[in-house]
Amino acid sequence: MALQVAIRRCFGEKCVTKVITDPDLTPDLTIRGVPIYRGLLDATAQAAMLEKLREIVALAPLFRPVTSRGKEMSVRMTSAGCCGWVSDQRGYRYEDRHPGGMDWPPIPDSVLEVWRAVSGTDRLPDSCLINFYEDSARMGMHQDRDEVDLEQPVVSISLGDDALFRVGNLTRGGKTESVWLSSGDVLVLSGEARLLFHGVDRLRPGSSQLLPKGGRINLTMRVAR
Ligand SMILES: O=C(O)CCC(=O)C(=O)O
Ligand SMILES: [Fe+2]
Repeated sequence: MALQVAIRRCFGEKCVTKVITDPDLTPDLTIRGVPIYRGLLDATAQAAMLEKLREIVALAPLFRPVTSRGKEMSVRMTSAGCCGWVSDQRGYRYEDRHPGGMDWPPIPDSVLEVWRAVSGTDRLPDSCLINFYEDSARMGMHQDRDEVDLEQPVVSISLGDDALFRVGNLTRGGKTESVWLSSGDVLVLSGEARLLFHGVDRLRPGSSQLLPKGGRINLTMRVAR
């Protein structure tokens, strides 16, 4: 990835950046309007990012959210940024603090760099959700719509084992298309595709050596507020 030059300025909760996007960066494939950049992070960049994520998890441990119906999700998660996504019996929302009461750690620069390269917006994300999938974890079809400004994109980074990512429609049901996401792949939900239903059907355990005990990490950056 070419070096991005960005000037970050924060006005209260809102962060903006001057973006100089790499003109050579083109997606390897697009499904249903979702561009996918294969291997945008090479093995070295993935390992470096993983180290940063370990620091975050040490400060703000992974927790297992429950849905508003009281069902435990199969992924464990935490967040970085000014606010983090949580789910419990009171529903889905962004919170200023981890359920344990601690601040969310800042979003690492290496993660923001990916946003700058592919997001196409001059805003910076204020939240980065970190999902950890064990071998049998999955994520049901859903829309990402808890953010205030749904015109702002969602940028997703995959690390670790391959995952079968399914993309549907703007309403639940109908035809879907699936793609295997591998470690280092990046995708963007923006524009017409911002509110497409999507989910993760299953992992391919043992497909990556990045995480010593296996599993998958997905990072999703968003402008939440
Ligand atoms: O794990 C993934 O690839 C998708 C995660 C996701 O859709 C979400 O966190 O909203
Ligand atoms: Fe999502």
